[in-house]
Amino acid sequence: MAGAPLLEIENLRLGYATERGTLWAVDGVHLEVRRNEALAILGESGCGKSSLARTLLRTLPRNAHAPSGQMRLDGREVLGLSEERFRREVRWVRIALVMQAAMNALNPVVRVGEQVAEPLRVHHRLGRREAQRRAAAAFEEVGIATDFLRRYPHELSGGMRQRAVLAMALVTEPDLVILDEPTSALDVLTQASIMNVLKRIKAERGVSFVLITHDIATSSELADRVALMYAGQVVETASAGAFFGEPAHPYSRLLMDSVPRLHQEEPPRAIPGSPPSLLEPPRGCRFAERCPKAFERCSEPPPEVAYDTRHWVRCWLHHRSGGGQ
Ligand SMILES: Nc1ncnc2c1ncn2[C@@H]1O[C@H](COP(=O)(O)OP(=O)(O)OP(=O)(O)O)[C@@H](O)[C@H]1O
Repeated sequence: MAGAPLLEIENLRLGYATERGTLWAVDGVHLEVRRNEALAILGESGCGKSSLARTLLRTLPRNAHAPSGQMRLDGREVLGLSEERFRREVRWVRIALVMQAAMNALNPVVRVGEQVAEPLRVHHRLGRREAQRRAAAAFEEVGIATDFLRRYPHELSGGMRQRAVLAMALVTEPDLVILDEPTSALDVLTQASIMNVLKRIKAERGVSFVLITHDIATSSELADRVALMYAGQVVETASAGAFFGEPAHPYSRLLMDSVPRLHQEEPPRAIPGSPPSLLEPPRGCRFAERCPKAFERCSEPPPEVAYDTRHWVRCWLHHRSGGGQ
């Protein structure tokens, strides 16, 4: 069961300086993650999912502007913390990250055991022996035999490397783990076994997850809640049951129709058109141009409508003033 709010994000914005002006990759995002809750952030490539993850951990590229808005961890505002305090008190201590390509997250010339123990030595100032002992426990937790601690990354399979990166994220016992496309480079069976490890860890440890992915099927394995992004904004947030069963936003509905299903007679439908440029997004609804339900009002910025308990949708169709059909 999900508990008290752990992470609360309000009106978060992140822009990149480009030759053609500021590109707003995250543009007014509101989100909440409770304790022991897994939130999946879904969306097409380029909608801003990774930028959002990087903003939460402050691992931003040089051309990123300072993010604005609010980000509270256990009720405490952390967006304004100095880099030094953020590093000491938040990144890898309270919030950890599992990146997409495990090979890039591991140093090829250092034994994996040492790499998994390193966050403990750096952030918790543990001695070598105690750090190694906890690294071994983290290896066991993610399902890797401890004799692999002495191996180098290239001696591990892709699935094992991804588990090692997961062990590295969990070893400091963070409250929140951000998973950025954690299984997209893996085969389906390895994907499934890693999702099972995540589910078990969530149940046993009560840790919260933010799972960033474009893979709807994988996200439905772990997610308690879903936030769907489109062109830098969240267009719908709902429980996984409501989102996968009866999504409210026209984009969510089309996205669900585009997922191939077993025994389906009709072929899955693609969504015609493409997302707008984030350098000059339209003033009104960003999905309007591709939306079969668009009407006049959609040329104005849509409000975030409370559709149900903890279910919001950024769409004029659901506004009390009544939408067109
Ligand atoms: N350093 C950067 N400078 C300028 N623009 C960037 C930078 N990084 C990302 N972008 C742009 O920001 C937007 C969001 O990118 P982001 O990688 O966050 O999306 P995404 O949803 O994670 O996509 P993907 O699934 O392909 O990784 C895109 O238009 C991308 O081109």
